[in-house]
Amino acid sequence: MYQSQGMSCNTLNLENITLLDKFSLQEYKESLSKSSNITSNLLSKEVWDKNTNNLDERTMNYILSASKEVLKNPNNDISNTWKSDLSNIDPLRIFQSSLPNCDKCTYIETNTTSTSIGISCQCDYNQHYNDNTSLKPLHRESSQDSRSCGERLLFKPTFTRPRVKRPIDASKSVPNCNRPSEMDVDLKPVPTDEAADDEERAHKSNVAKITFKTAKEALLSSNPAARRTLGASRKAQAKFISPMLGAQEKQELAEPAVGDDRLRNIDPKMIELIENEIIDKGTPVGWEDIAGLEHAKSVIQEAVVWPLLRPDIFTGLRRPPRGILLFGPPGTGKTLIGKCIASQCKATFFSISASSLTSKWIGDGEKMVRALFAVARCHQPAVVFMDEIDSLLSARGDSEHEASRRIKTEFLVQFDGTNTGEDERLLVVGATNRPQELDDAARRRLVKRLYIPLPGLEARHQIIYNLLSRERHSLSSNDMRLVSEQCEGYSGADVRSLCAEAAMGPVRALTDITSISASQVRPVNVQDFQSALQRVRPSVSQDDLGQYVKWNETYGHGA
Ligand SMILES: Nc1ncnc2c1ncn2[C@@H]1O[C@H](COP(=O)(O)OP(=O)(O)OP(=O)(O)O)[C@@H](O)[C@H]1O
Repeated sequence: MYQSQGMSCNTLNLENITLLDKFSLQEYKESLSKSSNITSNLLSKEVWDKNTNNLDERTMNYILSASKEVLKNPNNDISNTWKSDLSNIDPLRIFQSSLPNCDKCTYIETNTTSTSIGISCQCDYNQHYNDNTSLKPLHRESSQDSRSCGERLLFKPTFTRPRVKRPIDASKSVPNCNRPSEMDVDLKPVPTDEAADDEERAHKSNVAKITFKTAKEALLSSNPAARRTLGASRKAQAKFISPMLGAQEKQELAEPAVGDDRLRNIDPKMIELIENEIIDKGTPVGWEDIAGLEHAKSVIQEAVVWPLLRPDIFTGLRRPPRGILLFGPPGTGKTLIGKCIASQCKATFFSISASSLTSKWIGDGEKMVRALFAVARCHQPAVVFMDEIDSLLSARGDSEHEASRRIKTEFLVQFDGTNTGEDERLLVVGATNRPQELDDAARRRLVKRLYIPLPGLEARHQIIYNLLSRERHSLSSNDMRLVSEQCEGYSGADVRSLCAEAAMGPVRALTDITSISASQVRPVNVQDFQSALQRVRPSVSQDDLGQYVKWNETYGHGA
């Protein structure tokens, strides 16, 4: 391949520095992404992004086989082993071993960056690293090293595959370098056109092997619509395509466009997590599902629902608030109201607990907030329900952790919508059991602050009635009223627990549950409720209630 031209050393065996066949790995990556296997996709992307400059051929092969393994068996532990192995790769070592071993060349030190190395040599290294090599000098420095007599060059390996190899010009070769035998110049003949063609063909065939498509992939690439019927899973930023004919057009409006600009700098893993876990796809909630709370319902209807439905009418002074606050004891229906707003406005409902931003996504909370709002903006109209918002927007103190402060700042930036236009249809619904802990900035932004109290007698009656309507029971209207009176001070969630406990009564009376049919289980009766009342106690104390009432009088939205 190279002619020594009588030189004792100085030319480089290119095979040794063609460390990474970037093209092949790219091809493989693309074939993975067509395969809708998210695990291997993300892993290969991660490896690719982190190591694209640092891999040798052996490692690359390892990655390819590991990727295939992960692709075949996504739940295999190999993904972890693979990742930790990669983190042990020393790019410098790989780089050093790829350099020519000339006895007048001295590697003097690692320098500047982890992928740069200082080389001191009497040879003209420009000749070592001619155009055909993949090593490009970053910059030159005057040598500080007494052993060196030449320039010190810093090299950054950029591993691209030389497609057609050229001989080194003899006139530029460097004299007086003795090259150890194992690194001897490759003395294969200079490639003819035919040999170059052969090599090109071999390369293409390798690429073809790497980009081999399964029957399913081939079908999908020739007929993308077939994806609908094949039940392929989605990639992080991909649109959901309904298998129902004609449903696709309807969805175009609701789903974010693939590759939406607003998601450009957002981590795909976070987008996927938000799409899968934070978007609430539960059953829609209607106003009639929420017992009592008439005041809160009418304020929300007017201030939030109508404007989200008719943004053209609610402009200027009528412009809706960006955020509302629902405060009150636990289990009183705050989440239910958030869901109901989203259902009424046909909006996407994002539900997240603020405390999880500081605990579950340690170190990533800030990014998560940015991702959440970016995805929500792609799904407009959208309702972002932030439970326990006090843990995110509590009054600042000296002891406040830097990470929490950053999350809070990011939230306020996103909330104010500095990056977006005025016409966005995004509502933040904050919920808290500790409104007194919110700081001024948060209070000011959540302009409508609605007290969600414990259910009154009528509301408790309605909750019991609604829940029992789905069960076999023998309670009369009077029985239900009696039970409603007896559970004064219970939250909606407590009333639900009471009903669930009562519903266990008929089952507990059974002697042999295995042999009885479902229709033989007796209906729930009022005695079951009396027993349940002994077991299920209210979860909210009178003292707590006093605090809410006081805060409501000061900051709440009056009746
Ligand atoms: N007003 C209500 N009408 C009907 N059901 C209610 C009502 N309040 C509470 N519930 C019942 O209690 C359950 C819990 O309510 P929800 O999660 O909305 O309370 P929350 O106020 O958000 O509680 P937390 O503050 O603990 O998050 C609901 O799923 C529902 O079954």
